[in-house]
Amino acid sequence: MLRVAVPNKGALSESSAEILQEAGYRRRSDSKDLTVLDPANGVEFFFLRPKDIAIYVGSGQLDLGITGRDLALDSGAPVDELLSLGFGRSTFRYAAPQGKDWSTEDLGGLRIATSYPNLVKADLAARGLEATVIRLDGAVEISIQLGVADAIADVVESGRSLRQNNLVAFGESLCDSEGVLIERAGGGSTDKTRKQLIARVQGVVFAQQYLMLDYDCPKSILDEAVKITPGIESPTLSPMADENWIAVRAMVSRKVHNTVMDDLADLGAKAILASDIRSCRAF
Ligand SMILES: Nc1ncnc2c1ncn2[C@@H]1O[C@H](COP(=O)(O)OP(=O)(O)OP(=O)(O)O)[C@@H](O)[C@H]1O
Ligand SMILES: O=P(O)(O)OC[C@H]1O[C@H](OP(=O)(O)OP(=O)(O)O)[C@H](O)[C@@H]1O
Ligand SMILES: [Mg+2]
Repeated sequence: MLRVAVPNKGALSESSAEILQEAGYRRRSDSKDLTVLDPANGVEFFFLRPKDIAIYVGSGQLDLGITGRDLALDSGAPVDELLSLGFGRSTFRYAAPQGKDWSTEDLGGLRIATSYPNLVKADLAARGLEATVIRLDGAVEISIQLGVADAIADVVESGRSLRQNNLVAFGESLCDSEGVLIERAGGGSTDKTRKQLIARVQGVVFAQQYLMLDYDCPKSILDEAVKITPGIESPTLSPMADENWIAVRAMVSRKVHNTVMDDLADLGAKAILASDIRSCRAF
């Protein structure tokens, strides 16, 4: 039985559960359940705090896990990333009170509050700076106001929490994070159930990043249209009743699909349709 760790709560839990469900795995019926057995797929899921997941996977107790890149790094556990999952994106930044042009050099000698002490200590060491790192569990943005720290290092997504607390981020991101599928470092077992889970999850993640585009194309502009929609391997071309036209089908990255549709319309394509893809094996 393959043993897989999944975030039980927090910013990563819902997206993790959705991807696994879309990949055909059993979902837990109660948010308090700590395990779910999926005998049909040969997998047992363990619902753990995202912060702890790399520790279980790194020790070899669990085979695979979903966690945040920043959490895995901070844990120091020996794990490798197998897949980036495209959700839970964040940066990790130093921040301090507004009203001064802060730079990382200013951190020397300060008290820095954070929930990711190892990530921060490693960064300070790499910069040759000595500072006091204060570990807090959350609500780190308020710690300066409450007098326990002079600066913070925290997860920044929209930047709203920083603004609300009159803080300004400075320096480069210490970690550009997202949800990741991890294994024990040097793992690489070829177990069939494991390979299947990785391929299925990759199929769902990939599908979420693409759309299927269908359009009717005058034959006279086909070469140009195909350049705009090259697909993954090559677009599918199907004959139409009117021999001056051809139907084209190709996968397109979601990020650019509106521009691609505009360009096709400008070129003279008609009936340009974009539809969701739920899963795929595209590689
Ligand atoms: N807006 C966000 N807030 C917190 N974490 C985020 C956010 N966006 C992405 N993440 C990522 O989610 C992971 C943190 O999840 P975690 O569940 O530990 O914290 P949380 O969602 O703040 O929950 P809690 O505060 O209950 O611990 C990290 O990998 C982090 O980069
Ligand atoms: O840049 P933003 O979009 O504001 O998101 C980042 C904030 O969200 C998270 O806090 P959360 O609400 O999870 O509370 P916590 O600090 O207690 O974990 C994180 O720790 C930051 O504080
Ligand atoms: Mg939090």
